[in-house]
Amino acid sequence: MTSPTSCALCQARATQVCAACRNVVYCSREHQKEHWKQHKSQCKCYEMDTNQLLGRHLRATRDIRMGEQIMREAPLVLGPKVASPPICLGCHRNLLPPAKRSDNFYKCSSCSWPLCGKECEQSPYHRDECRLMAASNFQSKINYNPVEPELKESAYCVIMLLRCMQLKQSNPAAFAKLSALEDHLKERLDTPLYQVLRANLITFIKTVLGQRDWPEMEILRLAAILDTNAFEVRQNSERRKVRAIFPGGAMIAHDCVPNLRHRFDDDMNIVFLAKRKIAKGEILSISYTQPLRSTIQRRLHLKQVKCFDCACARCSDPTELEIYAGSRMCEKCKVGKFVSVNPLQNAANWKCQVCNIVKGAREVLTQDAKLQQEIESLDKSTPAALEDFLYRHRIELHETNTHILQAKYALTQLYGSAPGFSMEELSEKSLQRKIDLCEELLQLSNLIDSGWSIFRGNLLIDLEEAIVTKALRLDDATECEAKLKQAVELLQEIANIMKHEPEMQQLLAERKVILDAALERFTTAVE
Ligand SMILES: C[S@@+](CC[C@H](N)C(=O)[O-])C[C@H]1O[C@@H](n2cnc3c(N)ncnc32)[C@H](O)[C@@H]1O
Repeated sequence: MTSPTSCALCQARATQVCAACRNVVYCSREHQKEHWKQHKSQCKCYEMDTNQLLGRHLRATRDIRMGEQIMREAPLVLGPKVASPPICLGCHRNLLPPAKRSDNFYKCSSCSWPLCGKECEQSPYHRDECRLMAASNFQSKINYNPVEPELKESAYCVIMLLRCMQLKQSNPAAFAKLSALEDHLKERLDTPLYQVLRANLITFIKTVLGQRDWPEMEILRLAAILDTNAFEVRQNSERRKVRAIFPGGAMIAHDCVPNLRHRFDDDMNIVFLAKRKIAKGEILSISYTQPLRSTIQRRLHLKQVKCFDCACARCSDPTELEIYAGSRMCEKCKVGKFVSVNPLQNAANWKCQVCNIVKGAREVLTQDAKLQQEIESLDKSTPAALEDFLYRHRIELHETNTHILQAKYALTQLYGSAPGFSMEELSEKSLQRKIDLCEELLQLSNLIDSGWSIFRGNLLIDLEEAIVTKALRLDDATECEAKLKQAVELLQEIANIMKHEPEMQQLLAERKVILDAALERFTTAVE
C-alpha cells in the first residue's frame, strides 16, 4: 500500500503527517485540526487481526516508540471482584472502619449494601442493582467486622454479574460489545468453580432476585466472559481494587515477555504504553501472568484462568531464555540443571543437561508445588525467614530458580522498609545485600520483563535509594561522587519509565530533593 500524499481535508499536496497514526497527511496544521473530529475514531497505531492460535488480537500498523501511549479506554462495565473486602458500591473505594468499633458501615437505605454515605446511594453504578435488590426484598448482610476488617466477602460475586445483565436493558450497544467477547464457557463448565456458580449464584439470581427469564447458560456465559477478559483495576491512592471490562484492551494477546504495559488513570480508564520499541506488524501483547514464575507455573495459571496453552518464545524454550526458572540442580551430578525435554507438553520428562538422567513430570510438579507452598507460607514481615529459605535451598535450587527469585524480590522490598530494617537502620552488610539483589534482578529484568517495565522501575527506585544511602556513609570522596553520579543516572531512567504514572510523581520529586541535597553536601564537603 502506498502512503497518501494529498491532504485528507482539501486534497492539496500534503506537507505533514498525523504523528499518532501516520496514516493520514495534511497540507497545514489548520486542516489537521479541522479534520480531527472525523479522524479521531480512526487514529490508531494498531489494527485488529485474527489467527488460529491467538484468536482476535491487535497488531502495530506502524513503528511505535518506547514509552508511547497507544490506547486509552473507559470501562464498559466495572464492579467488585468475586470476593472483596467491604467496598462502597457507589464509588468503589474500600470502606473505612466506622468511628467506633461497635458501629457499623453506612448502609444503603434501600438494599442495605454498605456504602460510603448517602451521596453514594444515587451513584449511577449502584442505582439499577439497588432497585432490583429492593424490589426482591433482598437486604445485604455485610457488616463491619472489627476482628477481621479486611476479610473478603464472597457475597460481592453477584454484583458484577448483575451489572453485566442489566446492560442488556440499560445500554444494548454496550451489552452487544460485551457479548462479542471470548468466553471459553465450554472449558469452564465442568470446573469446580462453575459447578459452585451453577448451584449457588445462578440459583440466587434466578430465584431470590427474580431473574427467571434469564437462561442459566446466558448468565454463565457472562461470568465466563468476565473471567476471560476482565482487568483488575487498582488505584492504591484511592483505596480501589475492582475489576472492569475494556473491550479494546481485551483484544490484546498475552505474551510472557510482553511489549506493552498498562495502568489506570484517575477516571479508571485503562492506558496502554509501549514498554519497548515495537516494529510495524508486531503483535501487541501484555502479560496475563507473573514474570518471576517458571514456565510450568505460568502455563498452568494461564490454562486455569484464561483457558489456553501458552506457546510464546519464553514458554517454548527449555532454558526459559537462559533463566531456567523451573529448573533444579541435578541431585546426581550436582552440576547440571534439569530442563523439560518439551516445555509445551506438561507431561514431558525432564532431563539433566549434563548427566542426562531423567525425571518424570509428576515428580517435578510435586517438588515445585511443595516449594511454592513453602515460600508462600513464610513470614514476610522481616528478611530472616526469606534469607533462611535461600540458605536452606542453596544446593538444590540455582540462583535464578523461580522460588529463589521470588524470595530475592521480596527481600529487595523488605530491606529498607521492614520494622528494624529501615534505610537508616540497615547495617552495611544489609545495605550492600539490598544493592546486590536489586542489581541482580535488574539484569534479569532485561530478559523476562524487558524495556520500561514497572518491575524494572520499582527495582530502580529501590536501588537508587540504597545507592544514595550508601554514598552518604562513605568517607572516600571519589567513591561517594561515583555513587551519587550513578544515582543521578538511575533517577533519570526511573523518570523515563514512570513518566506516565501519576502516583509515582511525588515519590520521584522527593527522591530528587534528597539526591540534590546529597550532591550539595558532597560539593560543600570537598570544597
Ligand atoms: C482477553 S482475550 C483476548 C481476545 C481473544 N483472542 C478474542 O478473540 O476475543 C483472552 C483469550 O485470547 C486468547 N489468547 C490470548 N493470548 C494468547 C496466547 N498467547 N496464546 C493463545 N491464546 C491466546 C485465549 O483464548 C485467551 O483466553
